[in-house]
Amino acid sequence: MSATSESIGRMIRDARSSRGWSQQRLADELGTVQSAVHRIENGQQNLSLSMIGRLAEALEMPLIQTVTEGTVNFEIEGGRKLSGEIDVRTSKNAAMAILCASLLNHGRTVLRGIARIEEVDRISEVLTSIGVSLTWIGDNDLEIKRPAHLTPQTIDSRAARRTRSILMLLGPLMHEFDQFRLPFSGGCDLGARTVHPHMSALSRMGLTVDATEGHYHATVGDRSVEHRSITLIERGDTVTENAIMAAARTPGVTTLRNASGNYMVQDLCFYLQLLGVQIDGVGTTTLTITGVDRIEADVEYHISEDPIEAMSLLTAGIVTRSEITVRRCPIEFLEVEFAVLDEMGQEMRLSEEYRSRNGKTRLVDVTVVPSELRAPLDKIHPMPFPGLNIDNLPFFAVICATATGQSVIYDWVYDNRAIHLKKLSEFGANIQLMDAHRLLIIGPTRWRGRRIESPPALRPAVCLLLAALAARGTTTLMDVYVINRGYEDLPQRLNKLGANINTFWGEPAQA
Ligand SMILES: CC(=O)N[C@H]1[C@@H](OP(=O)(O)OP(=O)(O)OC[C@H]2O[C@@H](n3ccc(=O)[nH]c3=O)[C@H](O)[C@@H]2O)O[C@H](CO)[C@@H](O)[C@@H]1O
Ligand SMILES: C=C(OP(=O)(O)O)C(=O)O
Repeated sequence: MSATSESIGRMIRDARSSRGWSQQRLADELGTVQSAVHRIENGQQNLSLSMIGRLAEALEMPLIQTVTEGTVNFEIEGGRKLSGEIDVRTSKNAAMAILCASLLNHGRTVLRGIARIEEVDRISEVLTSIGVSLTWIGDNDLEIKRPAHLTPQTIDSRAARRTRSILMLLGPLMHEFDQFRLPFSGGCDLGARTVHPHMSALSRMGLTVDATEGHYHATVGDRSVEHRSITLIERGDTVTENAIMAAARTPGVTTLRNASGNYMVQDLCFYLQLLGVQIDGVGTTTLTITGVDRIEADVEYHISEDPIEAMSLLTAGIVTRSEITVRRCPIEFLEVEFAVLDEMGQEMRLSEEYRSRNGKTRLVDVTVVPSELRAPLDKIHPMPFPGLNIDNLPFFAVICATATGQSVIYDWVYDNRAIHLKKLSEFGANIQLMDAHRLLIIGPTRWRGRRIESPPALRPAVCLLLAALAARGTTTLMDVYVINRGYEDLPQRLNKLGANINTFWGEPAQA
């Protein structure tokens, strides 16, 4: 059996009408807004796992769960030119950090422009399970109110284990409990992902963590040191964020060295500054944070645009040799990527800069123009900010396969990500795995569509989707939860540029 988002949309509309409910009434039952119901009924919005559950309950319609059993998949009719303009949405990674940081605030936080993605649903499930009240007050606006006492003992372990970000509850929770435990973290399967740098940094602020039997067991000791200087053992993003959250409510001044200045860290700092925490050095590798004893502020914060989504959308234009404009690209976090593209012969036009709604992040609109791409002379490798972003490296595998000549992609960071990218060869790319970290790519590629399983890693899975857009014929990309984890309504938005991507559950109709 197979169900598409359109056929499910019709089922929902019929079930709602037969109850005599308006779209607004159903929206109220679902805890969402009327425009979302309108889009769901027209098959124009991704149905997240939690939304499917809420629809089944609100409409007393177990059938919807039956037809959406199994995996959610994409069918892509490739080889189409794209055209037009598309806006970059806000980032998964900043949303994750700020949602965790909202626990530091005993007042009301409204996060504006937050992406409706599976990852946000997972951390929302976690926060709700420990007592936090989360209410969608607009399509993409979330109101967060925490209770006086959080209950980590009632945590939704299933949701927690599906996200890397659970780690970022260590920093906020250490201010409230002498002892607590959290389930082990999940996220993309990129090989072993260390948590030791988190433990090392937090131990300097009095937290000891013992990782046994599927849980991090945290014990809080002496936090009374007046001034502390902590050098992170690696410049990771979530470790920097955890240390900032720990420092934000630890009395005294904390200096963090070897801190990440990456986009999600900057967003977190802007939010904490709004809460009244003094943080100096935002965007640099040295942060000075003056802790405050209690935070109780009613604030609204606009999350900023996602440089990784920007790069994904630009890659869609580049590999399909189309002219498209990707609006609202956070330029500070794309400069090295653009320099490499320029070296490869990619023509791009950039608008004047303007500010994101947070008043801080610099944005530009970027138009990519069909260009004759050549392989770069040297290997392409990522670096912590301000280098080429670690999460943008995978897109260069698809771009290099489109270019003429021999390229080397060197992912020193993750053990498995290059291995997942090897899957591009199933679309006709000439890609050899030189070792677990290096890909040799010989282009150009005549991409051809096929049926393929998504790898368990977000960016490599999106790379397959992008190759499918460029490929002749039809691609069936099975099990795209991993894509929906980080991108909001990606098929619907790419379809507005002229792509042809259908979402379906179960087996493809023609299989
Ligand atoms: C929720 C979230 O925000 N996730 C992002 C975050 O994960 P996160 O910060 O959790 O990244 P991980 O700790 O998993 O990975 C970073 C890896 O980079 C390596 N490393 C990094 C810096 C350094 O100075 N030395 C070093 O060795 C380490 O192997 C480390 O394991 O940052 C990663 C790297 O940008 C991104 O892929 C993830 O999307
Ligand atoms: C690796 C990623 O995410 P996470 O840290 O959530 O697994 C990613 O966003 O590409």
